[in-house]
Amino acid sequence: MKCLIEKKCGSCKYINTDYQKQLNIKMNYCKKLLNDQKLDMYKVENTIGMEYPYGYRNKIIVAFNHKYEFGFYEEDSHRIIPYNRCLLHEEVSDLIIKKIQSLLKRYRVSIYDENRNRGLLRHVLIRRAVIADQTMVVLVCNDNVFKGSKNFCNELIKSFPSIKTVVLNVNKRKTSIVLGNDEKVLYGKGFIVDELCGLKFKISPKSFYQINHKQCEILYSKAIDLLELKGNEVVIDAYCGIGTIGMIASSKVKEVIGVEVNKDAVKDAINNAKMNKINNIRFVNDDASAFMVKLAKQKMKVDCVIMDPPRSGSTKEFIDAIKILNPGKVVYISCDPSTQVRDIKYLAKLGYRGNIMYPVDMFPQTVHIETCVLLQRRTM
Ligand SMILES: C[S@@+](CC[C@H](N)C(=O)[O-])C[C@H]1O[C@@H](n2cnc3c(N)ncnc32)[C@H](O)[C@@H]1O
Repeated sequence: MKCLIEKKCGSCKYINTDYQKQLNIKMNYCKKLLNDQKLDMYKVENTIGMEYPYGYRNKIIVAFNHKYEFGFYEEDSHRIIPYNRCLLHEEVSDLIIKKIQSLLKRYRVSIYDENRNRGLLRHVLIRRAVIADQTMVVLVCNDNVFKGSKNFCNELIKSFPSIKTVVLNVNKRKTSIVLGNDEKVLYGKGFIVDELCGLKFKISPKSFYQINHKQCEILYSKAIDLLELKGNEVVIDAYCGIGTIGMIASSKVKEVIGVEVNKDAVKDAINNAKMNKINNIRFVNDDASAFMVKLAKQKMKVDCVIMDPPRSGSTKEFIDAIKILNPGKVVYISCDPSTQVRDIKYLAKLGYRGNIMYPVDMFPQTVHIETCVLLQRRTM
């Protein structure tokens, strides 16, 4: 498929590469990372790809320029590259953006100019709950007043009934971070509800939710299967986001404790557990490393750790605490295998070894890859 802005945008580095070849490149990349760290005892499985590797992104963020053109920032810059159709987006998301574009013009909404720190609209974020067909629109603005928002929302929803909520996110800071801290719900409840691996999950604007629904189900099922759970385990779901993996594993174990630093995500996680009537899970709003160190001091009995840190990976403190807690199994999920390999090298030093890495293509056409590894405690 042809993308008209591929060079300027720079996200889809492999858009002109045959998909099977992309999967092989990603597998070989993982092999190289492991070999470079002398972890060549690991076998890397074939990358699990998608049947249709387009239109998978359930979250999109676009910016507008003063001509009301919308697009992405050019690679390494803040220049907007206008686009009409992104091959990674669901078509409906781009259609909603077009409708927002026409409304912005008609309501004469001013566009934020970062050099002068003036103007209202900074970004538009769309999140889709693909199974439930629910859409959230987040208008990121430089003020907490959006004049005419009631009519604006009504017109938008009339054209796209899948929109269940519209949120005004207020970001007045001079920053390239998209979302600010304050929010005002303009329409609906301020969240959408998606289904993943048979459970329901409430998603609010700031909480982390995997962007590729199909591949996420494959990844989570793989991670949980690798643990071969018996039903009596105490499991830590570290870096748990809105509680997805831990809740999906909860029916197979005695107890799950999720830890997550983002307080909005933790609120969602607690509500998600209630919504799904899951009673053997609790969530803690804390830094994952600090929490693990506390558990280690309390000599808590932990059987398994599931860890899914951000791109920067985990920390030495976290891994040292694993050594003290002494769980039999650790499943490490990562969206950046280079930091994962760094961490599994350290885990190997402490007696946690694995032998297979599973790459799952969560981000077709791009260079990114999600990986999953089971590490088991070895007697030294
Ligand atoms: C890759 S996401 C995984 C979320 C979740 N496991 C999922 O699959 O939806 C990483 C999560 O780690 C959280 N996080 C980042 N740094 C953290 C820290 N130091 N302690 C705890 N959580 C952290 C982020 O807010 C994010 O929710």
